[in-house]
Amino acid sequence: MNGGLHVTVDGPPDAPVLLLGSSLGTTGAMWQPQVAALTERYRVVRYDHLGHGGSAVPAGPYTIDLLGRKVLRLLDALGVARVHYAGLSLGGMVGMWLAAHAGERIDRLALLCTSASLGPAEGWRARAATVRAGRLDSIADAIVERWFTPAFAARNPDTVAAYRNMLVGTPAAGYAGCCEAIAAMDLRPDLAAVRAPTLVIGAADDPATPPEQAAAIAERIPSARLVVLDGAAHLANVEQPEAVARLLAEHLDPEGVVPR
Ligand SMILES: O=C(O)CCC(=O)CC(=O)O
Repeated sequence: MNGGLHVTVDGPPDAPVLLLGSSLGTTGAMWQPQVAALTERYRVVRYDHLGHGGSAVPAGPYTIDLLGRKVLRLLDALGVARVHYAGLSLGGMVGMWLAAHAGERIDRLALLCTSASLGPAEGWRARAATVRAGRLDSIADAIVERWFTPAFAARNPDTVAAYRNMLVGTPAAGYAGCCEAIAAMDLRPDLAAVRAPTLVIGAADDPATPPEQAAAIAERIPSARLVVLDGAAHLANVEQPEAVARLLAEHLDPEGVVPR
């Protein structure tokens, strides 16, 4: 494995690499709605966070620093010096860390439905304890309710069920370890060091990382642009797949052809 992280790779071997980081309780499969559009121009590498999907599951707690260093080891193992990076929620937290602490490895950055500081810490530690006690299933419905708007969930029960299955399939130690990483996280002081041109996407109906959090990130990153999408909750890339694909394509290659 690549430094302990499982990856799925799609797209032309000689194209620029776009690394995609997923949210807490999902895998790289979370990004499936964007893969067809993005592989028109990029070698798309989706990784599973430590403790998620096919990646290694050490006992926690983890830190954002640890998750970020794992990604740097992954890039070394893949022999890739520099990538574009897009991450949603936990994936965005790792993206902020990478851009601040290893800016030479990150070309352009996109941060979706994420936060630089997501308290209260006690809430995350309580969630970790619930999951370590084997009760992720008991809180799964409440978590998934934050991922999709009620209207989308009513129209797309199979999609909601598939993402819920992804959540409850997450190893307990991995999910809890990442909750503890979020509990201890404060990336706000790091953001002024981000040099990568950055697109920050919030979603108007996201109760998990509300759009105010996206605005707070965009204010602190010197070259950031903020977009807030209507009609989406936390997993905005699932609910607004074309809009997210278009925004990413425009941001990653402002001079290029925008996929349909
Ligand atoms: O989605 C993430 O990566 C972190 C935020 C979160 O877990 C949202 C939720 O509470 O469902």
